[in-house]
Amino acid sequence: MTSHATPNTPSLSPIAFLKGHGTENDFVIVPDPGNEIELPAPVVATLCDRRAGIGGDGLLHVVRSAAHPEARSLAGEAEWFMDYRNADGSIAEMCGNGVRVFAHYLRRAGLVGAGDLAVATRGGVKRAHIDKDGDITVAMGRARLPEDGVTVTVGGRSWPARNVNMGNPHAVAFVEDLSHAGGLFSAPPFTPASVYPDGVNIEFVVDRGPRHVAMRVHERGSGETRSCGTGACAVAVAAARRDGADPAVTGAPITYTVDLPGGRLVITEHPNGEIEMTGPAVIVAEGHIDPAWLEVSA
Ligand SMILES: N[C@@H](CCC[C@H](N)C(=O)O)C(=O)O
Repeated sequence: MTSHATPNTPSLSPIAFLKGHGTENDFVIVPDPGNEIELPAPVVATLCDRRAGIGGDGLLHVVRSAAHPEARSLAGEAEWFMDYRNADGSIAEMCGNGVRVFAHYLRRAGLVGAGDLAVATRGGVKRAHIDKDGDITVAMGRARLPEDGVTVTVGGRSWPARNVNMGNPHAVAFVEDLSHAGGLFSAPPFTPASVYPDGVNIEFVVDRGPRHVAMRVHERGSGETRSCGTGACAVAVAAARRDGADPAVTGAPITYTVDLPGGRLVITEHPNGEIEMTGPAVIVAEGHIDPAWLEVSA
């Protein structure tokens, strides 16, 4: 097993990585088909550090499902497992922008054939379709809408926030102006804390037009990011319910355009509850991590 942490090992080999983003939600990508690279939280945080490391909102560890204990049972459905980590090294169930970038990487690297592809995640198997224009549509599954919401407070203003679970937890607050979210340098406080015992991603949303919203997000484990795919899905569902629209009732799909600081995502909810997210995925660089640097830094 390759371990950066083995002390005084002169023969540590460089670790291959790529850098990519989806609507500027950026990731360090670490291909590791056999699950041989140890990635404890301090190592992930060091790699994601924007000044001392490569920099990223998160890390996509690319592992064959059969080689990872958390994904082995999904290997028959999806050959590859997106072992996603937040920038602070914490583990999250899902990352919507990450799935698009992951799918783009797999296709670019020739690790999957033509046609739609499946990606195993901690939030289940997600199916991705690469459009002719390069955009990627991901079947994100269904939203859960627990009854218990929270109140989010920033700079003396408070808003009720809707609880939406996209595999990972979200609190969606409709605000008058996105600037009211403030600097988002730290996680906005919310009450009651018991609603999200494992933390939460908080979205601030304004209307831009009919079925068109804009949002900012503070992500659990990463801080303010320029986009969040699961967050955009949560926002679209919360906006639809606020607007009195439910595809399960009307029998017709509903589409929301969601503008984020880093770009645009299009979210469609179908009558069976299935949510599709469409947006771009980009690989910007590839290289090797210096194992000697990682060993002293992490
Ligand atoms: N940016 C992601 C979400 C990443 C996980 C999130 N920070 C969490 O802890 O749940 C996305 O595009 O969905």
